[in-house]
Amino acid sequence: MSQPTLMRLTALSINAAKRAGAIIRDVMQKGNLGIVEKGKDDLQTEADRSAQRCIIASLSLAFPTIKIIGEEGGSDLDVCKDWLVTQGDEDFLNRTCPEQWLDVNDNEFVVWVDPLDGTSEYTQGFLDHVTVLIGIAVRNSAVAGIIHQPYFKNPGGELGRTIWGLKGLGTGGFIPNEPPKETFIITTTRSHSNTIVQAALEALSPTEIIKVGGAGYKVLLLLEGRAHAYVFASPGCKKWDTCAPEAVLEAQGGKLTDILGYHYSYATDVDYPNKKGVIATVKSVSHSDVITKLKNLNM
Ligand SMILES: Nc1ncnc2c1ncn2[C@@H]1O[C@H](COP(=O)(O)O)[C@@H](O)[C@H]1OP(=O)(O)O
Ligand SMILES: [Mg+2]
Ligand SMILES: [Mg+2]
Ligand SMILES: [Mg+2]
Repeated sequence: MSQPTLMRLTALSINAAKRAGAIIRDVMQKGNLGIVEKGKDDLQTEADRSAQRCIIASLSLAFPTIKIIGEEGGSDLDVCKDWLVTQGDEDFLNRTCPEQWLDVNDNEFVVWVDPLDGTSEYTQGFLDHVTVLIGIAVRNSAVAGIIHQPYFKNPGGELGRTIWGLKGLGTGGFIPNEPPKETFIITTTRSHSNTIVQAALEALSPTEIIKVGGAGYKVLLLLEGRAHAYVFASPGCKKWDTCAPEAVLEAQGGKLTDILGYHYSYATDVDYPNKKGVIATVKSVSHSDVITKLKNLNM
């Protein structure tokens, strides 16, 4: 019997994210980034545009009635055959769908696509920070996510790895780890800081601060036990930045909310900006303790 929609959608998204990662490497290798300034501290490159076309064309062809929202707006879906991904990841398709996702209707899904997270870092050569994010929401909640890291160096020298998470099933594509107990390491923005972002960090008295780009990469640091919390007390991130990271982190027992401790809604009709910032913690850290320490912050 064929797998339920969520399993097929996640499996195809895994392969679409990998293909998008290859496009991102190709654009960089050719050297013409085609940078457009969308707004203040907000760039778009040919890699963002092409990766989005690949992902949205592939997912729309296989799931024509599912709502897909991409960071780079409406895309031309008439892509070359080479960019059209039609097969889902076999390993994922061999897994068992958690019972709660067996009967989701197509109109209850929203797919949030960030074709290239960490654009600013991509243009500056911090290539480790770059990820492709595909988040799958059911009704208003982030349920499945893919974080593909196109420049991750595998032991054999091959580039790229693909991390997935599905609530009720778990995670795959990496080795999960817990951060050390005796320290409190925070990861935060390297390119969008301001006085309130700084004040939030000070309120939490971290033993170390790791400044890196991208929401996907910061959550990766949490998943691999290299940081305890991701703290960004500022607007700027949008739903496509957090949907996939939230699903993967929470599938591993962590939590991602706004600075008041509320989950964002990923429903089809929401505003895109995450107006109340982003706070994410690993399983071993009390999320509510972190939220309490930030309650006097005037964001
Ligand atoms: N002020 C902003 N304007 C546009 N995008 C932002 C802004 N702040 C954050 N983002 C998005 O959130 C991601 C995480 O933020 P940061 O790296 O500052 O922690 C960024 O890589 C960027 O995603 P993207 O690169 O996909 O446009
Ligand atoms: Mg962007
Ligand atoms: Mg982004
Ligand atoms: Mg982006």
